Parts: sequence; C-alpha cells; structure tokens
Amino acid sequence: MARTRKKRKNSSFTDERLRLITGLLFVFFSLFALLAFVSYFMTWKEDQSLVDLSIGKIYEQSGAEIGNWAGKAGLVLSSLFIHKWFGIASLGFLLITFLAGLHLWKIRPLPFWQTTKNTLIIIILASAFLGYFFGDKWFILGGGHGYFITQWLNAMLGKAGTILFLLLITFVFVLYRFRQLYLMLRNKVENIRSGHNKAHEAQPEEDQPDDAYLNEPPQEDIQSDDPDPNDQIDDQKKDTDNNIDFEIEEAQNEEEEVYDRESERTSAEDIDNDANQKQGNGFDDNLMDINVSYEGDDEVTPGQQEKAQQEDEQENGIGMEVEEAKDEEVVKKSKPLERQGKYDPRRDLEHYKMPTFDMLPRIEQKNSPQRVSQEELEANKQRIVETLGNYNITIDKIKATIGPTVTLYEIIPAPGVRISKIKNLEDDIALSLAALGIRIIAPMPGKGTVGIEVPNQNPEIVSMHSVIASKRFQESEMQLPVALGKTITNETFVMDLTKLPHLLVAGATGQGKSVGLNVILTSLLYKKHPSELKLVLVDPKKVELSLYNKIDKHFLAQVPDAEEPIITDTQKVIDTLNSLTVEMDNRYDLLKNAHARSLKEYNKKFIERKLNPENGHRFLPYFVIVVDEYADLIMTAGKEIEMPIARLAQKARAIGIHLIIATQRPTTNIITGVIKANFPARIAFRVISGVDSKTILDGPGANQLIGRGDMLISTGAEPIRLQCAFVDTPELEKIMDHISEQQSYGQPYELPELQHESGGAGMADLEKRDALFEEAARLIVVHQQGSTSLIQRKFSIGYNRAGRIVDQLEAAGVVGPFEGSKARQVLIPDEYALEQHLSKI
Ligand SMILES: Nc1ncnc2c1ncn2[C@@H]1O[C@H](COP(=O)(O)OP(=O)(O)OP(=O)(O)O)[C@@H](O)[C@H]1O
Repeated sequence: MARTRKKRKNSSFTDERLRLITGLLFVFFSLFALLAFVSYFMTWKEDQSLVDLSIGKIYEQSGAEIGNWAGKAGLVLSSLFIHKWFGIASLGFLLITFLAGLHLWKIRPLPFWQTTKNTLIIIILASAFLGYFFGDKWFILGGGHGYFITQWLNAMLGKAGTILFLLLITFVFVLYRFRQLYLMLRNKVENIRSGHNKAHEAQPEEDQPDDAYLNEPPQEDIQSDDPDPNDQIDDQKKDTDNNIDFEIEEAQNEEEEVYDRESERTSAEDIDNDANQKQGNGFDDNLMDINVSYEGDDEVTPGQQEKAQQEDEQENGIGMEVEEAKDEEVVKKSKPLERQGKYDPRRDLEHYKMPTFDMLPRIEQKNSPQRVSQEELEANKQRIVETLGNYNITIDKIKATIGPTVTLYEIIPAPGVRISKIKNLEDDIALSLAALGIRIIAPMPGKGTVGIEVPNQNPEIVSMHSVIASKRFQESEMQLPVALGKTITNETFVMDLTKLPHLLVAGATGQGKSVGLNVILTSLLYKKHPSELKLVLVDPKKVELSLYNKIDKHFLAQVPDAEEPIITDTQKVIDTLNSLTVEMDNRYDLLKNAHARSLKEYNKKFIERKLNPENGHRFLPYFVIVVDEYADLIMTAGKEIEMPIARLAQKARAIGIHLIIATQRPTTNIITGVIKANFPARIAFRVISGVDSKTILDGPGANQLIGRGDMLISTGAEPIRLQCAFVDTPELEKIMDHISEQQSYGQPYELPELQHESGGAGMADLEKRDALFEEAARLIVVHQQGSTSLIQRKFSIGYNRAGRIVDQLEAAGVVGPFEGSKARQVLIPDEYALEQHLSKI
C-alpha cells in the first residue's frame, strides 16, 4: 500500500506543471475578464457603436476609440457574455473559471463541480429575471438571453404567466439544491395532512426552525447525487405510518441552531427544571427539547396540546414525552451501511488505453489460391510422385494445403507401403524438388497420411496486424494470450503463456528469434493493462529489447535502485532473478494464507475484497521474464544464473511468474537437463544442425526450416509448424510511444530488495587469501571502483569467487562495506598507498 502511494506521488510530477500552468491561465482569464466586464458596465455606451458590430469587425478597429479597459479583447468578451448572452449574471462564469484555476492548483475553497452546476443554473435564472424586469430599460442587465427568453415566454404564457413560471423554476431549483428546505416543507405537508397544522400556526416560534433551515449553508455531502444514507432513512420512514419516528429523526438532522432557538422560548428557569427532570430519566437536554416540540405536534390533539402547553408553563407533564425519545434510537440503528464495490486494479491508471490496430501495418495478402500458382503445385506434385515412384512407392491420393510459407502435400500411400520408408527419403525428395526445408511428417498425427511440407517459392509475411486483429486472439479468454503466427491451414495460433508455463526459444542467428520475442511481448501489450502484467527484460546484447525502455513506468519491474530498466549487466541479472525468487516465496505465502491454489483464484478473492490488505494482501500482476541470449549469461555466470532460473521454472507457475529464455546456441551445456526438464514448451526457429534441433525439440526438424520466422513449436506433443508473425521496429516504436505517453505509475514496479548473501567481511579469512587477491586489489584501486563484476570480467572468473575476493578486500580495508546495488567505496586512494597497505597486512 505504501508503495502505491509513493508511486502516485511520483506519477503526478509531470502532470503537476501542466496543472499549474493551466490553472494560471484560468485565473488570469478570470481576472482579465472581470476587468473587462466591470469596465463594460461603465463604458458600454461609449463603445455602443462597436458593440453591434461582429467580432471580426471589432478586431478591425484601430483600438484608439475603444473605451473598455481591457481593449478589443475585453470589449469582444464583454459584448459577447454581457450584451449577447447573460448580462450581469455572466460574472458567474468568472467565478467558475476562477474556481477551476484554484481547483487545478488544488486549492478548493468551494466544491468545484457543485458550485459550477449551481452557478450555471443561477446565471440562467438571474438573466431571465433581470430580462423580465429590466429588459426594456437596461438591456445589459439580463443580456440577450434574458431579454429574448422572457419575450418568448411573454408571448407564450403572458406576463403574469412568465413570472409565475420563472418563480416555479426557481422554487424547484431551490428545493432540489437545498435538501433541508425540502425536508422542512415535507414536514409541513405531513403535518397539514395529519390535521395538526393549526397547532403549528398557533406557535410563532415554529417559523424559527424554518429560517434556520434556509440559512443553513448547503451541505456538500447531502447534495451529492449519490444515494444518501439520510435519504434512505427518510424513505424507510415514509414507508411507515408511524409519524412519531419520522419527526424524531428529522429533529436529529437539524443544526444546533434550531435547538438554541427552541430553548430560547423557555425561560432559564424552565430549562433548569426540565434538565433536572430529564437527567433523572437519563436523557440529555437537547433531545428533550426536540421531543417536547415535535412530539407535541404529532401525538397530541390540539386541545391536549393547549393543555400540555399550559402544563408546560406550569412545569408539568413532561415524563410522557421523554419516553417517546426511545423510538429515535430504534430508527438510528437501521441506518444502512455504505456498500463497498469490488476492487478494481485498473483504477490506478483508469484512463489507460490499449494500443490500437492501426499502429500495426496491414500487409496485403494474396488470396490463398494465388499464393502458390497452379503450375508450382502441379510441378511439386509430379516430382513427389516421381521420386517416390523411383523407390517403388505408389500413391493412392495426394492433397495440398497451402500455408503462408509452406505447402503441405498429404499423401495416402498404396496399401502395403511402409511409412518409415517414405520418411527415409526426405533428402532424396528435397533433392528432386530442388528445395531446402522439406520436412516429412510420417505419419501425420491423427491421420492415416504422410505429410510432406514443401516451401513456397514466394513465401508470405504474416502481419502482426492480422494475428492481433484475429477473432481468435481478440475473443480469447486466456490469462496471457500470445498470437504467435499462422499455422499451415492459415489459422492464427494463439497460446496461453500461463499454461505453457515457461518457454524456451532457440534459433540460429538471423532466423527470427528476436522478432518472435517481440511478437510475444506485443501480443501481451495488446491484451493487458499495466496493473495486470509486469515484464522483466534481460538483454545482455543491449540492443534487442532496448525499445521497451520507454514503457518502464507502465510495464517493467526491477530491483530497487537499478540503473536501467532493461537489465544488461550480469550481476544485475543475478540480483533480479534472486529477487524474483523472493517475490515467488512471498507470493506463495500470500496464496497459502488466502487458501488460493493459483494466482487467478487469489486475485479473484482480492478483487472481491475477501482478502485484507492489512495482512499484506495485494493484487498480484503476472510476471513475464524474458531473457534474450541466455547462452551469454551462462558463459559468464554459469550456475549463478541457472539455479534461480531453474528454481523459478520449477515453482513459479502457480503464482504467475512465467519465463521465456532465448538462445542462439542450443547446445547441451547451455540447455542443460535441469532447464529442459522445467521448460516443456519450446520454440525452434531454424538451427544449424540436427543435433541442435534434437537439443531443443528432442528430435530433428528445426534444421530443415527455411528461416525468416519459419518455426516449430512443441508443447509436449508433436511439434506444430508455424509462420511467426512479423513485427518491425517502427511499429514497435509507435506502440511504445502510445503507452509511454499515457499516465504512468511514476516508476517501474519494485521487486523485493535482496538481502545479499555475502559471507560478510567479518567471515573472510585473510589467511586464505585468493590467488588473485593482490591483483584484484590493484584493479579496484586503479579503477577506483569496488565492483564484483569488474573483477569477474577482468579475470574471467565466476561471481562466487569474485564475491569472495571482494569480501577479503573488505576485511583487508581496501573497500568499504556492501551498499546494495551501488559499487562499494574504495578506501585506498592510489597504487602507492595500496602497496604500503598490503605490506602491513
Ligand atoms: N516472422 C518473420 N517474418 C518475416 N521475416 C522475418 C520474420 N522473422 C525474422 N524475419 C527476417 O529475419 C531477420 C532477422 O530476424 P531476427 O532479428 O529476429 O533474427 P534473430 O534470430 O533474432 O537474430 P540474432 O540472434 O542475430 O539477433 C529480420 O530482420 C527479418 O528480415
């Protein structure tokens, strides 16, 4: 919760200046227009000849002949607002603009919207009244509106009818705006109906509460359009025939002023006596006064009341009325509780707008029959039949399905033909068709056929637009839907990242891996609100994902004090992955306490307000972690990277953390058994060798792809061939701009702070100094930079060893203590001082 508040504060920074400037403009306008209006009342006669001119004509004047203190602009403004529109009442507009200015500066002397509504109505009514009374003599008091509206009304209703109509409108407005007055009137009507009005009229002090109501300032909460708890009480009261309850409740709503006036009518002595009596009955003074006044009205017949009054004067009769006060408390208890709506995680950025389709270009597609010419289809068919014929394989039937980049020829071999025989002819068929990238699927899963995929001579690009705009994607109810591309049958392939639940992507350089990652991220950005998704992007190459820097304050997550939103430094990657494991453990605790089995279930409970934020519960966004060039990281940091990745992959599926790791080098030392075991879903773009294909897909195939986004996706069963959609940098930039220009959280989502598992300088044993200790000390002092990753890079050693050396350097007084993500302070100024220092230890 504290974090949310902090974010809000930051996010308002950029808006702050805009508000300040806009507010200033409003206030300036109000003061300028005030000057113009005031002077207009004095100078309008002087400017009379100009007033009737059009605005354009006024501007054509030289200016010397204009009497208005605010010049031409002032004259135009005043003649418009005062002369043409609402006369003197136009001053009300200035109140509104002035308040708007103050409102923007967060100075709220009056409730802005309420005052605006009231003022607008008053402007219209005042102009009409002034037009009615003074329209002929002093036109400018009511302005054009006042004059013409009353002229029209006069014609419609007659003069008397017009004034009655205006009074009626005013009365309705006042009743609507001043609820207390309405309540008072309703009381009156109720009283009249129940035949007690006579008694009211007999008591002159009855009028006093009325005045009190009228004098009351409008109460903001009472006037609001929201259902008012008091209204509901009133309605309940209306439903009941018991007028006693009703009266008691109304008395309670009144201001203390009413009580004071009530009490004025009895002498000080009376009050004292009353008080003594009441205290004896356990009631307070005010309550007693009200009861005396109202209950007398309702309960007692006029005759009885007169008698009661006499008795009152004689200081009697009071105990009965006090008892009635008990009813008041009963009504009070029935006050309904305010209902709280569902929690809406999108509310923080409620005006956030998703990227639109038009940010992605349409790529004109040829109609499917034209995609591959009849001649090409015929020729391929002939060659397949011939090649198989050469090996005495006869075919019963052949069917072609044209996809965006490949055509699938499904053949039904003649009875008795061994399918494995066809499979073995892959290379021969490729040779005879003089085409690369032929893949034989024998048998086709679920069908009694053999499939031969042959690349089209003119492959097509699958536009990102076409997959994003597809019904399948748009109507998908998946939690993290990804529209990856199109299948051979031209259907958009949509998968749910939460179901995979992690993804391994491999492909030789230049075969479409980066485009593939962008397609995945773009799909998510087209479906998710910033409150629902956080991305952790790791890009050791520093170029592939840098575009996403712009949306850091909307969608990215990082460890506290990270310098860059996209993580490029190995040490930072380790810190971030470890921090994510802490987040994972925290989330597990939250889920356990909430008795929820999945993130979806947990968030549902949170939205329904079944989980108390005071117990640490919060809405949990999905995390998608993308690691580009995983091999580079493993080469530099090995197990330090692999372990947290494996841990996350093993456990994080239930709590909404999903990993996508990509590599150019799908070798077994990079994609180890641990990783493979935890990444059941894999995507292969074209790889160089069958061995690489085997590493990534557990079988061949990826080495026979044709590149440029041609891919295989395996989610456990037989791999599916897809043409990955294509998204280019300019459109990605457009999307990033669209997102980054909107209101943000002010900072990236903060991952939990990491408790560094350093052994601590105290633990470092200087007797067992590392062989690189002295060299490392020199390096640190020369660079004046106490960083573990510097030692790691210079000496090509792992993080653990570098960390141990730094601990020893700390123990030796060369560097200062650990300072979170900042480099440690170097305590020795130069090499000479270092030599002296080392000789002493
Ligand atoms: N889905 C696709 N449709 C059409 N062309 C594509 C597709 N994917 C990639 N290409 C083409 O291939 C080129 C290289 O793609 P990409 O940059 O994704 O390769 P890569 O595998 O990430 O390479 P590296 O590992 O060297 O970064 C792109 O510039 C584009 O011309």
